[in-house]
Amino acid sequence: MSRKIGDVILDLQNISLRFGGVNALTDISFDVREHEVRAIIGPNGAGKSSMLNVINGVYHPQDGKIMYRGKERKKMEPHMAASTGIARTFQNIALFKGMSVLDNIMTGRNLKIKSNLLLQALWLGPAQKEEIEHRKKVEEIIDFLEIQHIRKTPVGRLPYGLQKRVDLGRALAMEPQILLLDEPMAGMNVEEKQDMCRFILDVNDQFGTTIVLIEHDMGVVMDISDRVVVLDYGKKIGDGVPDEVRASPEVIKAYLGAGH
Ligand SMILES: Nc1ncnc2c1ncn2[C@@H]1O[C@H](COP(=O)(O)OP(=O)(O)OP(=O)(O)O)[C@@H](O)[C@H]1O
Repeated sequence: MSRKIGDVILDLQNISLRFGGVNALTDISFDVREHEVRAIIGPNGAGKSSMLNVINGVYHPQDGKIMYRGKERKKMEPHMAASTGIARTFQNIALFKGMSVLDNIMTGRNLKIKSNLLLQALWLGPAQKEEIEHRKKVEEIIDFLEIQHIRKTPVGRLPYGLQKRVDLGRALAMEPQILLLDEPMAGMNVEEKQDMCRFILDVNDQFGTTIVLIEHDMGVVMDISDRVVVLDYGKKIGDGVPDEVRASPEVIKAYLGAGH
């Protein structure tokens, strides 16, 4: 592999998360290295989405520490995660269905818009310059994702696979350091999955973005991930490179037990 994996960028230490009597996550520790593709896998209800929501600042764990770029991260809201360089896509696509592809991707730039609303409304000076720069970035993403032909199409009219690609574009518009992908291949046919895999690896390679993903398709996970962490009933039962995880008796047992 030609890519260079860097230092630890995100370090989750002894994370526990409870919802009333449900232990969604129990004492989970793992790290994510810069420029890595890191997968979180596990049977249904294992705690994968909860883990992503902890990273994203949606859920606040009762115990544990989150170190981000070497500093302990305090309690924060999701929009703060985005402004510190963490973006995400969602299992159930969260796009504006009536808006065009271009406008949806543009919404990802909102965090970066600096000039005030009055200037923007009047389309004056710095606002105009800024708008042009944002458009340029969005056009680059559209080219990168090979969706020029649908740039003006309302998202709701697109097939599911393309909607997922637009959702990825919206997240990329934030220029994240860490991109969280929640089941990016769910509901896709084989061809759409191959396209999505290629785009994920290209994002990782060309933009240097660190990727953390949840995915149920084992073939895909083992193909594109550098390291895989395995959860089961909220506990960590495996962590390592794909070959290690695939060979782990505990992981095999969890998956067989879950009927996967
Ligand atoms: N907001 C919530 N309130 C109460 N319980 C929750 C909440 N979110 C998750 N849980 C519970 O936490 C546990 C882990 O759920 P989570 O969605 O993180 O698992 P998952 O591995 O992502 O599952 P799936 O693969 O089915 O999406 C489950 O028992 C779930 O019911």
